[in-house]
Amino acid sequence: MSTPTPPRPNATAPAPGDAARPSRRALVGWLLMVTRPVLPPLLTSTVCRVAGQLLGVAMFALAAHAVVEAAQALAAGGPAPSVWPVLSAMVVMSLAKAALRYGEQFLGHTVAFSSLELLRAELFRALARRTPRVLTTAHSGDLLARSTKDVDRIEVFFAHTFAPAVSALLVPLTVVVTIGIGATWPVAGAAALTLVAAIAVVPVLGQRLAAAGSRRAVAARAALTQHVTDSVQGLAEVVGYGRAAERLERTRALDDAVVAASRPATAAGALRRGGVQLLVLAGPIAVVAAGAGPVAAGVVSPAALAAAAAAVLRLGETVRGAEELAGSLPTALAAAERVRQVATAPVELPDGAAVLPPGAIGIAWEDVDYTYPGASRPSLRGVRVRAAAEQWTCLVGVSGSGKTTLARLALRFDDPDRGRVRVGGVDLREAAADGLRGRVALVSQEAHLFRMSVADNVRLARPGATREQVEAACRVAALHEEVAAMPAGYDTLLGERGASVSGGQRQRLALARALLAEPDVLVLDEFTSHLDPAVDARVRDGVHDWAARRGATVVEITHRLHRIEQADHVVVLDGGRVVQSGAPRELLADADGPLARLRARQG
Ligand SMILES: Nc1ncnc2c1ncn2[C@@H]1O[C@H](COP(=O)(O)OP(=O)(O)OP(=O)(O)O)[C@@H](O)[C@H]1O
Repeated sequence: MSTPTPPRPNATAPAPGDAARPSRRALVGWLLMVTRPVLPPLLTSTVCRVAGQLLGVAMFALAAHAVVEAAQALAAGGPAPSVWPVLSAMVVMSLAKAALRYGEQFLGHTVAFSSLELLRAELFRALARRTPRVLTTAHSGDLLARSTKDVDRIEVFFAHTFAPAVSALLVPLTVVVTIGIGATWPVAGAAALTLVAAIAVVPVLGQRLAAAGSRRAVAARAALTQHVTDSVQGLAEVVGYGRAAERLERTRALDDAVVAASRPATAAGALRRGGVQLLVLAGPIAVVAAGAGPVAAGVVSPAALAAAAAAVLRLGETVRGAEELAGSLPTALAAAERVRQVATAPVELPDGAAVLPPGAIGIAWEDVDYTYPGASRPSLRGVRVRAAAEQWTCLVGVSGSGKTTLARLALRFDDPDRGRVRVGGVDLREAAADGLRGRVALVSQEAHLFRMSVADNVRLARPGATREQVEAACRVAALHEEVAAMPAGYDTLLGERGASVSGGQRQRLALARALLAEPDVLVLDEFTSHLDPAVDARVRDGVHDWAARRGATVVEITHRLHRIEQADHVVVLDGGRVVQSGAPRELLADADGPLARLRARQG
């Protein structure tokens, strides 16, 4: 009897790119939340920047004040005042400014790189929570772009946003108030007017345009990365089939798209820069114009006015910081938005708490329907299969009949649309993922080999395993002699993605890795397809003995039917449905039956 199951919640879940766009505030809040641990050094770096810039302004003002005072004394025919007090003050201030600058840069970059590390870790944790489901829906090039390029672009937010923004506010405010108190408020007012225009008005111009352009540019860059990753990974095919020119053409088109998307932001940036430059120079002129009357009235000394004008001129550095920030922030935020989409995407398959029972466990697929996300037709329809504990069950059928899909559901790479999958009697929707992974191991056709030694690649399944245990697993997989004959034996370094081993060796390494994990259920997907018949036989015998010793359950997907009688149970799939199942000899006894026909096709 079929049991009612809840509708699959993730079937129509929006892809990360479709999620509602977060507000700028939400984005900044998220960035600061993820990078909480680096906020104290960020604040210290900001304090250093503010203090350093104030010192810079003070030095400029002091120098201008001293020069005008000296000029006035000389013009009056008196002796020039001593330069030593001013010079000594300048030396001390310069040294302090240098130390502050060092502190700001050192802490700023420490913060920037630590925050990138934190963001990458956050992204990776999010992907880990969503694995294996995310691997069937996401594009590796896009994930690569998000976790490398996009995260790098956020560096600007930490290295060049917070401190410049705070100093753009505090430094001019301090200078204006000091001018007001030390000289006169009309002069302070004139300075304030140009500064507000340069810091708060001009940098905001074109921001909306720039933000939209930055989002398009970041997305276009990601598409470019995706295309280039694909081209590099498939270089042999691209060159072999003469598609290089075509791929290059597409690369060029994507490059053009990046340039076109970046254009509005670049144009807005250039206009802003021109405007800010103008205002930076207009500031001292406005100060002098506003101060002419008070100087004539004797309310303000010429030296004080010169100091105020110099101080406002020196604020150009601070002001330009705000303008640069306006230019770089949209890109950083657009990148942050893409990273956040992945990092905060809902976990499609929420983890359960149920623990699988100890000892031998079997798998039951109960009336399972399954359609891949985005696919128009179901890959499995009403499948009811039992892989009994401690038995060897073979899933056979023509290509595309649904064997791999069925096996992958046993590792919960997704939930069925209808029906349920039970491992050891526990519905996988309720099972704890960690417990499941520890008990069920998959030897897939695409097992990934890392750029590590042979031993470490096998040990991935059990990091604490001894060399003897690694060797024992390799012996079962009929691989030991070949590894021992490699240049550095088990310490031989494998090339990227296992480039230095043969297809058959890769399969057996993946098998040894799974065996080392000592699972209670071993799922083997075409695990001997690259092996010659003699090695195939050795590997099968090894795994049979291992499974019998351990009391393990084996589910094998295979096209090779010459030794099918060794299986305890065979399930024949066709078009996503079970068309025959039972003991192999019984099934083969029906000469017209699906299994017999499949075997006859193999000759
Ligand atoms: N990631 C996917 N997205 C969409 N459809 C998929 C995906 N993977 C498989 N399918 C489809 O599901 C169906 C069953 O595929 P599956 O890989 O389970 O077949 P199979 O019997 O294992 O085939 P083979 O023997 O060739 O490995 C096929 O029609 C296939 O096109």
